[in-house]
Amino acid sequence: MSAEDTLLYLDGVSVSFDGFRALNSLSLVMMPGEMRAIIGPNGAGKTTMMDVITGKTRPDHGTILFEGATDLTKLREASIANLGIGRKFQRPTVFEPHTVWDNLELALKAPRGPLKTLTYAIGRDDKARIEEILDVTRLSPKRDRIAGSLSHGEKQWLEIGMLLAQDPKLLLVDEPVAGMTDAETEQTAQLLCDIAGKHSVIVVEHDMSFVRALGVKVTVLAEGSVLAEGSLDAVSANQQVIDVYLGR
Ligand SMILES: Nc1ncnc2c1ncn2[C@@H]1O[C@H](COP(=O)(O)OP(=O)(O)OP(=O)(O)O)[C@@H](O)[C@H]1O
Repeated sequence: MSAEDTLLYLDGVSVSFDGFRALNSLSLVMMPGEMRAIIGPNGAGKTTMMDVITGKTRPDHGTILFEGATDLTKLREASIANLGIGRKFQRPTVFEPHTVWDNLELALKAPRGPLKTLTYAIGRDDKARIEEILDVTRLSPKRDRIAGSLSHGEKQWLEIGMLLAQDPKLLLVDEPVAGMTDAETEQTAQLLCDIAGKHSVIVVEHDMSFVRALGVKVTVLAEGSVLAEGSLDAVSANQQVIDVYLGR
């Protein structure tokens, strides 16, 4: 497949750590606006894949193109964040002593990448944007709450909101529902479905009921490469997938 028109294009990407191949000729293509779920057993290379996309780890071999043209393997982490690739790690990292609103306001004005400053003035457009993000993250009723007092699930949503404030073209989300209640898990699936389309999303997750609720194409990684790809029903019926992952 050609890289033209793709948002993200990985071809033959390999990474070794002390001779161990964490990624083994991995190829994966995402279209603009697409949401993709990545599943696979522990050690399959899911985190390493996120690391090579965001520039945290440099691949030994292979091609990684953003928007069909920008070679991510040549860029540093900060430059990749600036292109519009946001990453949410498993543990929420919000500014606990500040309110929900202030966290979003800070994220809106900060340069893409790590948040550094609290000093700026806010305009009417910014306020409307924060309202919009509060709405999509279901946090409108909690806008004046101190972030540290939110539930675990609400903190995850706030952090997703902070990433949205930076208007990423691609959002990488690592195990968002770990530690969430069933109700929060369901709402998180809905939230991600709401933001997909405008933003492309890659979600790594082990929770199959959550992946089912997303209703998107699934890529199964095993031993550093793609084992299967398709609907959850299709990959769940694949004997190799059952053997290495689902049937355990
Ligand atoms: N910096 C590193 N140094 C050495 N080995 C590493 C490093 N990072 C990852 N690995 C190894 O590479 C393999 C792939 O790890 P990775 O974390 O990408 O898997 P994963 O699919 O994210 O697993 P999990 O579901 O447990 O998070 C593992 O065997 C891991 O031990």
